[in-house]
Amino acid sequence: MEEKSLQSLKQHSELLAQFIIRLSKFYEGFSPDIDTELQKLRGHLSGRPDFTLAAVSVKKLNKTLRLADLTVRKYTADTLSQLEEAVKKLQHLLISEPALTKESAQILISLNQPVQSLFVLQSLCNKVLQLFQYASNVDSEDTYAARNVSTSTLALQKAILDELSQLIDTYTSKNPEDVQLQALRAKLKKGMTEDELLQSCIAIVRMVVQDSLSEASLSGKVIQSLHNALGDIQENVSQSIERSQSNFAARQSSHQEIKAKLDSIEDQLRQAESLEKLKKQAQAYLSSMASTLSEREEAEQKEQAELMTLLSAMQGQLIKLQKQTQHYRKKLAEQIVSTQTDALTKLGNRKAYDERVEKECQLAIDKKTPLALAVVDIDYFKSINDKFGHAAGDKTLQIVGKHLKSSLQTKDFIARWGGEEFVLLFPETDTKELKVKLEKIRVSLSKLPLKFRQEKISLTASFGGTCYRVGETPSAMFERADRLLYRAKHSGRNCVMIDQETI
Ligand SMILES: Nc1nc2c(ncn2[C@@H]2O[C@H](COP(=O)(O)OP(=O)(O)OP(=O)(O)O)[C@@H](O)[C@H]2O)c(=O)[nH]1
Repeated sequence: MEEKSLQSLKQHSELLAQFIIRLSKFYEGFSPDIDTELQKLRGHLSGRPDFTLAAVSVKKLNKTLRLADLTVRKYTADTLSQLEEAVKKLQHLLISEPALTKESAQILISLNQPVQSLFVLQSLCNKVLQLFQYASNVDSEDTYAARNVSTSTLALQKAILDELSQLIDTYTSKNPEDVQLQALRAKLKKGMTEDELLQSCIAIVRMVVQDSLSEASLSGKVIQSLHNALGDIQENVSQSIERSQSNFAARQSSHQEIKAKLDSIEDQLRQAESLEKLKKQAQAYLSSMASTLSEREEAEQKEQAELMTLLSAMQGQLIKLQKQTQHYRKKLAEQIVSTQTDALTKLGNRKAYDERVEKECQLAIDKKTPLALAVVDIDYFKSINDKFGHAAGDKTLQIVGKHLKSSLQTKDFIARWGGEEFVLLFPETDTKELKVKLEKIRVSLSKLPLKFRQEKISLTASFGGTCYRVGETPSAMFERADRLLYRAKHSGRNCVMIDQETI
């Protein structure tokens, strides 16, 4: 071989050796077997390269790398499926976060694409990590949604919070100045930990018990005063009976007196010796009878006056009693209305719904007519609170409540179920008619001209509707409608989902 080409071969070999050393350093750390062999290979190639030993190392590395390739592929596939599973679980917790739900859907699409290199896998891992980070922030904003709690626990907590919020509203409308209630309200708006939620529940239960005790004492007072008034009347009546008994006795004795005098006149007439004597005696008897009669008349007048006084006293007591019972009846009626009214929207509350639905189901059975129920939930309501404040959220609830009520017929019924959810009852309505009615309401609601801080808001709601099935409980019917509402939410919101089965 010529000197020149020998020189060039040597240069190429050295270049190749350098390249292999750098490449092997790059892959160092992949696996202990490969690391050892790469170290050996670097030894064979540095200084004065020994290509024969290097070739042996390369052969061994070839075999190990082939196996490693399979391991990497399996590792990549496993990692991808673990990531996919984790993102899917996370999606359940992010239902209320549209932006994060969208983000997680995109990550799921990427996870299902072929992965060309470990760098792609790493970038996917980073994205998933980021999503978890966002989700944990959402978590800490919603303090009551404690970490690692299941969706059903969250739903339960939400239901408790809604119920608590309604109770607080009811009591606030009765006692607007109550400091404890104001503090509870503020806490509720801010969000609560599980412990705070429990403490608030206890505070409210205490309030309810106190309230019912004071109600009981009020009822006690009214009953006591009714009892006293009845006692007075009873005494007056027995006094009057006693008096009329003694008057009767007096009258009888005065009658006997008159009768005795008449008998005596009769005797005198029979035994009369002279007319003059008879005349005198008759005059004496007649004047005595006249005085007896006038005494009697006087006594009777007195008796009559006493009776009149007694009767008018009794009448006064009866009027007082009537007024008291009327006041009590009015108070009771007010209490019934206030315990069944939602303080914010002035619509019926859950208690009112519970009573009404029982009645409507019974009517549907008796009259063999269909009864439809719909659950309505405002879409992305949280974003109104977040963007414009809780007061704007409250106003929205009032407007929506009013609009829904005005869309109903007098035979229909509406209640605020809690939060941003309303429940509607449509007697004598089947699923087909229900669909038409709800679609009409949905469209009109989406056209409501809402404006906050000069910004026009487009508001929509999702609907779940079903009809009563004979034999089922009202809550089974409600749960079916609620599941349909859930489906409406997951189908993109602003739509009506109806159960096709009818009565
Ligand atoms: N202003 C106000 N907000 C309330 C009231 N009751 C419940 N909320 C809020 O309503 C929001 C309901 O939010 P989500 O259940 O996440 O539902 P959403 O934002 O409407 O979203 P989707 O129902 O999924 O379309 C929560 O932020 C509650 O704090 C209330 O009486 N007044």
